[in-house]
Amino acid sequence: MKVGLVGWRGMVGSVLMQRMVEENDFAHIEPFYFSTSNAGHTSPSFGGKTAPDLISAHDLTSLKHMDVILTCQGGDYTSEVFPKLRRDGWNGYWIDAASTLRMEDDAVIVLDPVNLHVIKDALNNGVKNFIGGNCTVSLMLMGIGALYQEGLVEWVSAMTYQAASGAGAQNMRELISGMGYLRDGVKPLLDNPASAILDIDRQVAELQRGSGFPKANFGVPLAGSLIPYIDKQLDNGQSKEEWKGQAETNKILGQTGANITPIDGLCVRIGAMRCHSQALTIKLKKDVPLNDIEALIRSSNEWVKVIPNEREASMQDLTPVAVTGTLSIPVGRLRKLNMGNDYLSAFTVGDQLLWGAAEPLRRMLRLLIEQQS
Ligand SMILES: NC(=O)C1=CN([C@@H]2O[C@H](COP(=O)(O)OP(=O)(O)OC[C@H]3O[C@@H](n4cnc5c(N)ncnc54)[C@H](OP(=O)(O)O)[C@@H]3O)[C@@H](O)[C@H]2O)C=CC1
Ligand SMILES: N[C@@H](CC(=O)OP(=O)(O)O)C(=O)O
Repeated sequence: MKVGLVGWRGMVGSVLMQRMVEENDFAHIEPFYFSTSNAGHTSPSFGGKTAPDLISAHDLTSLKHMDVILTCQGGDYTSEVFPKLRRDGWNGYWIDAASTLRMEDDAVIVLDPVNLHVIKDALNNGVKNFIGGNCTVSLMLMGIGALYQEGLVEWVSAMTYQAASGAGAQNMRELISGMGYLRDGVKPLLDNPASAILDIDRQVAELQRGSGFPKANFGVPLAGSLIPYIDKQLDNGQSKEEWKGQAETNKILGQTGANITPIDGLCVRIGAMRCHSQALTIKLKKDVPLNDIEALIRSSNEWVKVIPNEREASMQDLTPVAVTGTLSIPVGRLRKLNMGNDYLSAFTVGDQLLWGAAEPLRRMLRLLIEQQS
């Protein structure tokens, strides 16, 4: 199977390459590496597999030789190249991290631990476009997807705490630079145990509000603050990130029309590196015992972990620091709320570059490999 890899050296692409090496995926494919900037240079040899020199990612003739094109290059690339390939009659599989094609009728949003049946139906029906979901949506479904699938959910409110990585590599650097800028700016006071904390606090605020604070990418300081808006502004008052919650979740689950589950909330950027967290309020259709809910979640996939609703366990196991760089999806703070026994709270954390971006794409490629063999 000839697989064209586009965007392989970007942040999402690098995580994807690492996972493909770990899972020995390269043993099953013939890789071709494409580049928007370095065509003609030597290709990498992930998984010990050599490949021809880098091909221009705009070389349609070469792209059309691929059985599968897997791209993490971004939405602009997809918008430019994908329609041309299809117009020219290319009939291969397109696997994509970008949001561009997600809501198209001829595309499936892939998250196979949750919607393998939707993917398999689509493959049987000749669908060729398989798109990774929004990171927040995928991570929420990896955690509590079983509750939707059992028909227990009336609605969900998701309040998110999203990491800098969702905004890109430069934003991650900017977050750390901001942290260092603040620390350096108050170092003499910090080093002096006799200094007044309110003097430190005043200086920090001055630094954050001053013109020297590194904020070229986020536009406002993130270190020591937060940003209560992610993605574009929509006319209905939602941010685009908030809009994706309901739209993509229902599409992933294959729910349409009267079966759509209302999902809404506020999406907030915080100073975590690459793990998104979410506080969920779940309105159940009936009073389901907490033990049953925990058992359902626990058995829904091999990566989800139910964290006891206890202080120490929550502090140790339910944080970005605990989860970063792993495929683990802890779900905790599970309890019934004061509003009634059909109101459930949950808190979940996930690595937005793994299950939030690269891993569903890798697994889609693997499904295609299995289908061919
Ligand atoms: N960041 C995220 O959390 C998520 C991103 N996505 C999607 O994935 C797309 C790519 O995101 P992301 O990986 O963060 O983007 P990056 O900016 O890290 O990479 C995108 C491309 O930039 C080029 N590039 C230029 N300079 C460098 C450099 N110094 N190091 C690496 N690459 C460089 C590479 O293309 P080339 O080799 O051709 O020069 C690379 O493929 C997004 O646009 C989005 O559509 C989806 C889900 C989550
Ligand atoms: N919008 C997400 C990251 C992302 O790339 O989302 P999407 O794939 O839906 O564009 C965030 O900022 O955290």
